[in-house]
Amino acid sequence: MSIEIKNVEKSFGGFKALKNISLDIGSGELAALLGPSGCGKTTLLRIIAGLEAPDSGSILFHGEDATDRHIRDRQVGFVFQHYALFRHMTVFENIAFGLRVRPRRQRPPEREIRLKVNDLLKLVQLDWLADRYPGQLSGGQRQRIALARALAVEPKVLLLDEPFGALDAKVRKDLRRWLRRLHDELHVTSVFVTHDQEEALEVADRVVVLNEGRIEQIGTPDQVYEHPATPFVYQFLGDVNLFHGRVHDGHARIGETDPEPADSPEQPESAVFYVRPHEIEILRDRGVGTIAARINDIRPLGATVRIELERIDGRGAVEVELTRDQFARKNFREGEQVHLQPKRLRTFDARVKPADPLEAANL
Ligand SMILES: Nc1ncnc2c1ncn2[C@@H]1O[C@H](COP(=O)(O)OP(=O)(O)OP(=O)(O)O)[C@@H](O)[C@H]1O
Repeated sequence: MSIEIKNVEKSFGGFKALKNISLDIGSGELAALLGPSGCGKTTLLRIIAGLEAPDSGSILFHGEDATDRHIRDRQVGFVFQHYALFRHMTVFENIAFGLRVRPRRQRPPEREIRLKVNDLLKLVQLDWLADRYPGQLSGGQRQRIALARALAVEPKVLLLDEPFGALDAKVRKDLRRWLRRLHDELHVTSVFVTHDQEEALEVADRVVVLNEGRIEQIGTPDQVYEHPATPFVYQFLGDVNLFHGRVHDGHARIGETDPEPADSPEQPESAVFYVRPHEIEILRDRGVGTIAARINDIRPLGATVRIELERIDGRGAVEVELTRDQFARKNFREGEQVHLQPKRLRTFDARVKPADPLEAANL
């Protein structure tokens, strides 16, 4: 079932939580709503669910206006961060619950309920836990059972609000991969709320980046990461270094060794450039467009080494990330003076051509 969100607005008192949100989610798609705390993700999810009404705008399910449709009739399933399973019921009974409370005429016979619950337990790979109580499960197991319970009533749309938010990093990672595989099997249209960039990029078909109640960008994980539409998206999707440079004749210039051409009548204008830590090379020799800096701190982090430097011209700190191999070859030391060469600069400044991406070759 496809979902269309058209010009949705929502205020709480005088505060505008959602500002003119329009978004299409295709049938069978897994979309992530990604953004910082308070940007309106949960409010949008609750409006899709029918738990909250928009002040204006509409929600269409499969092309039909569902804005005024009761939550009961929207056929949505939920999994929340703290979605409490019923503590006094076994795992089996928790999953069966949604089917058992149906009005008698719509309720499947007991034999069918048993078959269905057993199938779902196998699907979430926890059939051996059927007789346990929620208190006897790990956090990750509980969330998988919550998902099985949501799927029992065959929802047309699955809404997940930070479902793995309360779990530790390793379990979280395992579960999001598991969710992706499950989605590939079931193809239920799903909307997944998260504030974790990595989670959104890994799980979703499309990522909707929200900020202060507005959509900043909608795109595949690759599009939003490689071609961020705004400085906010760029900064939210990873670590970033900001360099203040100049634009001259449509070309970017940063660094003290990159002078303006002497014969040009044009005055350079200042511009801001964005560079990811892994897009900077550390050189021992000065070159065109390099920036002198001193190594303050070297920190191995798993497969990479994070190096913090201070610019010699006093214009702030820079963070560089090298692979272990790159680091081992160069053997940098704390306190050493080096020269930084950005391999790729990004700018959102329209005066720079070509705008995106601006390769170091253009410097
Ligand atoms: N019922 C409410 N009454 C008043 N303000 C609300 C209500 N619900 C949400 N808000 C406000 O609307 C804004 C968006 O809230 P929302 O819960 O949608 O954000 P979020 O992006 O999901 O944040 P988080 O990641 O912290 O859960 C916040 O500033 C919040 O305080």
